Amino acid sequence: MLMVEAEHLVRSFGSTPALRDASVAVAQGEILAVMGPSGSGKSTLLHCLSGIYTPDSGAIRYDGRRLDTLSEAARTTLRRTEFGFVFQFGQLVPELTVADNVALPLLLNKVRRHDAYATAAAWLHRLGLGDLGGRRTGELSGGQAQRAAIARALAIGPRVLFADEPTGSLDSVTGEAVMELLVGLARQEGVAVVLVTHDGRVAAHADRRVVVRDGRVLAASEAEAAR
Ligand SMILES: Nc1ncnc2c1ncn2[C@@H]1O[C@H](COP(=O)(O)OP(=O)(O)OP(=O)(O)O)[C@@H](O)[C@H]1O
Repeated sequence: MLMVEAEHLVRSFGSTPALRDASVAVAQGEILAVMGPSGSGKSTLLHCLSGIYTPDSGAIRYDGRRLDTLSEAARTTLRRTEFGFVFQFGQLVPELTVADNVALPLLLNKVRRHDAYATAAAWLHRLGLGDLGGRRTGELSGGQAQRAAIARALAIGPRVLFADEPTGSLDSVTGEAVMELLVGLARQEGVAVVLVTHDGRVAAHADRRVVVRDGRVLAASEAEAAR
């Protein structure tokens, strides 16, 4: 079953075209790697698929329903309840503890405090951070912070996880460990994952690879043949 499907997306910033005719889909439980050169439109595509940006034209469907025509408020609710996000620099709130950070999206979703912290603790335990819930996030290593960011993204039980260079700030050994963890969790939870990366070793973890070039999406094999 397709979780997110984009057809013929066009999106410009002023006179700069970022997406020219981009079509891509990710199925339930599938890990899709999105590769491509700098400035080719990967982040814009990710932002469109996750409802942060609306395209100038084209259509995006989430779970069979149009996403791009929803109101901003409805898209925000959808992002909060159905989508998880992991970025290059975990983007944890530094003033808060690790447990606070993981519980935060649940609290925003009106989960009761006790339950939110119990869920956060369970995820931290699952990611090997069970002892670190009381720490400030600034005290974590890069790999620990990324695992905490993954815990936070998955704590709400998302159906789609959007990851933009999730290992970009990590050394290769730590990055590999974080990827294995992320992929394992995606498999266990049946989450669809859209993973933007420059790194072929990271993309090797995916089920399918596409390349964004000049605002269009090619299958990795097509991109190779066009070289
Ligand atoms: N908010 C914005 N305002 C203006 N131009 C933008 C904006 N976001 C993206 N662009 C432009 O759109 C094009 C595609 O950018 P995008 O960030 O999607 O590429 P990318 O493949 O993610 O690049 P990178 O790998 O460097 O992150 C680029 O020319 C970029 O300069």
